Amino acid sequence: MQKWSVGVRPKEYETKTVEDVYNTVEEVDTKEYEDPDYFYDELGRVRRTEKRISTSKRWKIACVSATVTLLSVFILATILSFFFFVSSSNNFQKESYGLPRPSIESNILLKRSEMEITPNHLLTLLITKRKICILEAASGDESKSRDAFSVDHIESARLIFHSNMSHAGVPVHPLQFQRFARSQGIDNDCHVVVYDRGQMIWSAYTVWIFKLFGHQKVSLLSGGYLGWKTHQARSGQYKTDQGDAPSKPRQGDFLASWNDSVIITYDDVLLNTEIDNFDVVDAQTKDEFLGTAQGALYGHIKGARNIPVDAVYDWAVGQWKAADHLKGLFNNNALSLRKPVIIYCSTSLRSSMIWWALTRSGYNGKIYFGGWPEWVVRAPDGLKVIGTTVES
Ligand SMILES: O=S(=O)([O-])[S-]
Repeated sequence: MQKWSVGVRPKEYETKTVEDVYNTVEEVDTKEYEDPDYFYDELGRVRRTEKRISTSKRWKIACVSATVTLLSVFILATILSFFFFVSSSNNFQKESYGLPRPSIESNILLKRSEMEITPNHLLTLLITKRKICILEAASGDESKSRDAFSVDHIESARLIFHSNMSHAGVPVHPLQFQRFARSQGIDNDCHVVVYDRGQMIWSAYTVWIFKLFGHQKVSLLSGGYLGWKTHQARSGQYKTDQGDAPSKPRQGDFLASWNDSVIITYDDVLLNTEIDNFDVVDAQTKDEFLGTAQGALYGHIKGARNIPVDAVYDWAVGQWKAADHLKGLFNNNALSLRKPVIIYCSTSLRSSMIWWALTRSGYNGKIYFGGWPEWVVRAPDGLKVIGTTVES
């Protein structure tokens, strides 16, 4: 590749024939057109223009640009992670009443342990004036519950009736629940603590309903009212109030949503009999499950495993069975932590206890609120096991 420089005679011309020269000139002209960066200097040597950058220089430039790009990406990632860290730690602080939490891992553990709080823990929250909404879950006998509540209840508690949450096992409309919760002064950021008078089904169901309607922070008081009274016998700090709760509390700001991670409908349960995405647990008694109980047409969903509530809660001592026991129980029933679990009974009361025990053990439980009463009338015959039907 050469360039013909007008007015300067290249040395090679002196030794070449006219024809050669003619050809060379042709070639030079072509090359000049093709590559204008080459030329002959005054001595006839082929030179390359300065403006063309050498290959090694190009490599250098490529390396420098790559380094600059990597450095920018690194700096950007550092800035983004800083903002992410700051916003997460703010959330932690909000959720822990302003007390910092040590790590994300412990946050997850805390979430699970927050499902149940001890009387001692509740007392510390009250003493330190945290935002707590204490609810006593009434039993099915509303007037008896009202009377008992008026005699004595945990300090600042309000009474919640089953009919405020559900009708014949079907949860009320979210807006209806929102209206009720607000009328009880419940805010989005209030820590809801629920207890009952020892039956556990009422309080477990209330916790499930609050989760269903999207409340972020709901705990069950371990030992319930009786546990609080036991502590009160030892220390006057565990206070109780008498009479009805004040009828007109300040309006709360609780915003209800629909958390479908804890509930499932008939259609999905029916579909599951084909696709088997969920394990199914029946929370009825053994007799009901087997269909040998008297008084109604009992039985179970084909393929369900039976875990009655007394397998997860000990009423004699007023406590949930130990974590290891629950783990073994669920393992023995072949429940996998990787598979969500459908739970059903009749009107979801017992289901809510099994749901609570499963959730606390790390399972993702969903209550089929239609339960056996719906299944027995709607499901295809081959999918229900009634009485003496032999399960294949
Ligand atoms: O809802 S229930 O089956 O426990 S009565």
